[in-house]
Amino acid sequence: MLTLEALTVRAGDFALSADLSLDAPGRVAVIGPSGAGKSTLLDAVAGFRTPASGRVLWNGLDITGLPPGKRPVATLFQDNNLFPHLSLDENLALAIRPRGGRLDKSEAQRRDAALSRVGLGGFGQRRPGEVSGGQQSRAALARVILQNRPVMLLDEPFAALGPALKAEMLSEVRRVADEMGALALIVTHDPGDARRFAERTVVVAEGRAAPARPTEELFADPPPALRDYLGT
Ligand SMILES: Nc1ncnc2c1ncn2[C@@H]1O[C@H](COP(=O)(O)OP(=O)(O)OP(=O)(O)O)[C@@H](O)[C@H]1O
Repeated sequence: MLTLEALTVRAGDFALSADLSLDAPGRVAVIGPSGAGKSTLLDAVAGFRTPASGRVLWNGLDITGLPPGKRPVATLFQDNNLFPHLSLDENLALAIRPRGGRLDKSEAQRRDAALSRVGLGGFGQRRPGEVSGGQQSRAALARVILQNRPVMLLDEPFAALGPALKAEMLSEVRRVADEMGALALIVTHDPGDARRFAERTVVVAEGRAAPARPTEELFADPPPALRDYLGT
């Protein structure tokens, strides 16, 4: 379980509060107006932003002071964050050996298995610029698989892809998250994405991340802040 306990996170003049828990495994959407603090929330979970007050707990353990690499968290960024000068194989090797170095045979097999799992078997020698945007997203997902952390954070990960490819990638992430037994949090602007992907949804608005509610129930009877955002 991920718990944000009486949390306040600041970014310049902006402040976001959160006091909520999310069960793991589970798939959760984070939705709300632009600038409401969705990325700020994920940054606090990932450790990229230090809270002004409150705590972040994973299964009861206080991880507030841990740096990003030591947290039980893997992040899939919108721009994929693949190194352009390295092959997909080399990019993925860094998920296994962050300080570099040659993979041994079983590590190389794990890497190849992750690439195959996302449909990129045989693409390992190519650099990110030599594959399509969708394939880059798949490679980034393979990296998250290899990182094998129980919390997956996805900040509008497939916004650059067309609707069909985005839907395909979301179901891919869904499959991976379920197989890993992970808690997956996805920031999205699209209520359709939230409904397709997430069992529960957190609304971020007016300086607060609200406790998660079942996605269908939330959209059937949206609170005023969500109604304003949806324009319904
Ligand atoms: N480094 C910073 N300095 C000052 N203000 C910041 C900084 N980073 C973010 N903010 C402000 O914090 C608020 C929340 O930003 P955040 O990126 O978390 O919103 P968001 O909900 O993810 O937005 P979007 O949907 O547009 O990506 C915004 O008002 C933003 O202007």
